[in-house]
Amino acid sequence: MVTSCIDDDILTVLWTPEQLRQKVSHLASQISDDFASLDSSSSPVVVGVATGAFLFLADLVRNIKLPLTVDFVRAESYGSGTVSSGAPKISCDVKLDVAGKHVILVEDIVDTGNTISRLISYLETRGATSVSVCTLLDKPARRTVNFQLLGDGKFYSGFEDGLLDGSIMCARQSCAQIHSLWGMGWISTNATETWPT
Ligand SMILES: O=P(O)(O)OC[C@H]1O[C@H](OP(=O)(O)OP(=O)(O)O)[C@H](O)[C@@H]1O
Repeated sequence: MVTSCIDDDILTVLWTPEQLRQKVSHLASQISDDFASLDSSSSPVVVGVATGAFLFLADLVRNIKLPLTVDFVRAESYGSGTVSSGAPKISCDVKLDVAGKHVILVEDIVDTGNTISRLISYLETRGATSVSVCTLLDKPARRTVNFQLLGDGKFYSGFEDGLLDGSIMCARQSCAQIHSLWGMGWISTNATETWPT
């Protein structure tokens, strides 16, 4: 995995490490409060959307003051490109049985909404009681799908970004694989590139 090639491409630092830490802490507090009334047998299942969400998820769950379980799912819509296929395929399933569970889907970015929409529908078919979404970055200006949360699910959003494709936010994909969460708050000239691994 190449870890040193991105820094030269950074144009603008959008959020400092401290701002990111505070945001993650705030999101975790909201989730902790919202699910606090559940008994331990109903503790939420946090499902990270691989690959982009794994660093955010790791920081998020360490700040949530609740018993919970963690799993991952993978839905692919971009492949090696930058345009969503509009029909994400689930290429890696959750291992946990989510039937009757409150699921919190964790994303690094919600863009067109295709991925999250597909995953909510999928978790519904698996019998989840509710599906919430927690994303570090939301890009509502890019939305093409108005997804519906399941049951009493809530939408937790860290940062909202109105930037369109001219300035590509690099909170996704290969950048997230390479950098720690604290390096995610920037714009790159080169965000569409797939770095060699
Ligand atoms: O709202 P959407 O337009 O569907 O886009 C959001 C999805 O795109 C990115 O994943 P990607 O498909 O690039 O996969 P990756 O995280 O494995 O790189 C991102 O991590 C989200 O999962």
